[in-house]
Amino acid sequence: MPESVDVVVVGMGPGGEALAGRLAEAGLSVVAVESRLVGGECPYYGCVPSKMMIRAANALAEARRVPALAGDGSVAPDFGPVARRIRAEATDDWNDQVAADRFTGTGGRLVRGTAMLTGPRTVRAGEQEFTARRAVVLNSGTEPAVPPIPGLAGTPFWTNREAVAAEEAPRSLVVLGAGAIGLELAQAFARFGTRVAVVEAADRVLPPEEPEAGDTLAGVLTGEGLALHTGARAERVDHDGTGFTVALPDRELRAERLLVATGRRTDLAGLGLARIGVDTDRPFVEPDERMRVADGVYAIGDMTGKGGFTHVSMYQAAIAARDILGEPGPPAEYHAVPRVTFTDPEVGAVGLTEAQARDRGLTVRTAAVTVPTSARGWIHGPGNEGLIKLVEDAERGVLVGATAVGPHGGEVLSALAVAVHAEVPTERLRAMIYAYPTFHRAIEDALGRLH
Ligand SMILES: Cc1cc2nc3c(=O)[nH]c(=O)nc-3n(C[C@H](O)[C@H](O)[C@H](O)COP(=O)(O)OP(=O)(O)OC[C@H]3O[C@@H](n4cnc5c(N)ncnc54)[C@H](O)[C@@H]3O)c2cc1C
Ligand SMILES: NC(=O)c1ccc[n+]([C@@H]2O[C@H](COP(=O)([O-])OP(=O)(O)OC[C@H]3O[C@@H](n4cnc5c(N)ncnc54)[C@H](O)[C@@H]3O)[C@@H](O)[C@H]2O)c1
Repeated sequence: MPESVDVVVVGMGPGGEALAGRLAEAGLSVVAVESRLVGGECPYYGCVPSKMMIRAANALAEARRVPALAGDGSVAPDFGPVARRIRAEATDDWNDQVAADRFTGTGGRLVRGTAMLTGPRTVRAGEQEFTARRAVVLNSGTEPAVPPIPGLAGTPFWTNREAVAAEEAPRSLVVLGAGAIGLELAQAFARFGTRVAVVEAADRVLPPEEPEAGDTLAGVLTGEGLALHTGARAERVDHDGTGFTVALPDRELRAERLLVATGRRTDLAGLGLARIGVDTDRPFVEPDERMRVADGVYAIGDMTGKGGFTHVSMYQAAIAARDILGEPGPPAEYHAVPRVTFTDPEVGAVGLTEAQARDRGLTVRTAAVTVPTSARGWIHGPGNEGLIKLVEDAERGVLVGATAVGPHGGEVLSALAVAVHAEVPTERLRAMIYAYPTFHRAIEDALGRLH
């Protein structure tokens, strides 16, 4: 006989953890099932450890700019402090006891194991079965997707999980995939002295973002010594006990390590979603604007395909929690999803790219300016590569998308995210005062070119 509780949460990614704690604090009986670590990918294998690596790698890059700006600076990279910080500060050596205690401290109950739906509101985890009176919330996230390249399976390749656990920077590294994971980690390791080659199937790096962003980044990465092979797919992978050989159509790459960063996959069938009528051949579930996928079943986070970011998971968690508690609040909207790839320069973007806006049939007007030609970019000197690109719906006179590449590109993005989110007329944006000499002041230059 299943045990009856108010809410069952399957997967404790960032959104699931926040929602489960909130509902338990509100007095509901909450069971959360987690198969790995409470907190999910972000704190243990994703955002946090990767950004610690990047912080350290950027410090090295900035030190290397000293000779051009401020005299002598010699740099001797050591990955040890990064590895120690990731263990001691970020992941507690991949131990989630603090997070688990934080959740149980709210009154929630944590069940370790793999859960699946056995009925409309029934979830089984090992020997235990629960029926949810109010809601089942799915937050099972994604796993690294490993392409079926001949020879790859069975080799000791890295995914992001092994890469962030590295104790030293490898001598050489081939990265498959030039998305956010591949590029962030490729540049970070390269700055620690690793010889890095990146293989990307699409014809440019960071393919979902504006071509100008990928081109700018490619220029910087190539300048730092990374070898970029775009429009290329690995045909075969071999490991001989000491290193990898990756065969491309026109050459072979050799490296001590291989990082597979070719995207993520969900496992909707494994979750038993067919039992509630969800098409499990699709890559993602499709919740409504309150995050409901069926009566009493909610889905949040990466598995919804609305943006594989912690902030989207948290945003959706807040909406689902409100709905379960019967509280009023705005529905989910996705016209202004911000995202930042934390390379140097950072690539911040919000809303639609120019191509996406045109595909939607909008009357598009765009403008772009480069950061080095802005006042602050020119003052900044070395490390100033970047651009601002605006995408306007010319009929409505509002921005529907924008990109900020450059030093602190993710912070510059904030002004553009407000503009796209609140649909501030571009005329009104042009009438604003932009502090001199900031990086965000280049937005004013771009607005000037829009009209
Ligand atoms: C290297 C890397 C860097 C990243 N950097 C950033 C960044 O800078 N900024 C950003 O916003 N995002 C970043 N992300 C993305 C971010 O990690 C995810 O968007 C975020 O973790 C939210 O995912 P989620 O809540 O959907 O699920 P996840 O974090 O994947 O959590 C899902 C949880 O569900 C558990 N689970 C799965 N199936 C079951 C089951 N059947 N039963 C029980 N438990 C189950 C899993 O063990 C996992 O703990 C990064 C990701 C990676 C890999
Ligand atoms: N800063 C951030 O917010 C951040 C950082 C890292 C990851 N993430 C999230 O994590 C998720 C996964 O990131 P990702 O970079 O793995 O996925 P991705 O889908 O963004 O990029 C994967 C890349 O691999 C390429 N590719 C696929 N198969 C290939 C093959 N066989 N050979 C060569 N290239 C191939 C694709 O064309 C694509 O460019 C994304 O949702 C992303 O949003 C976010």
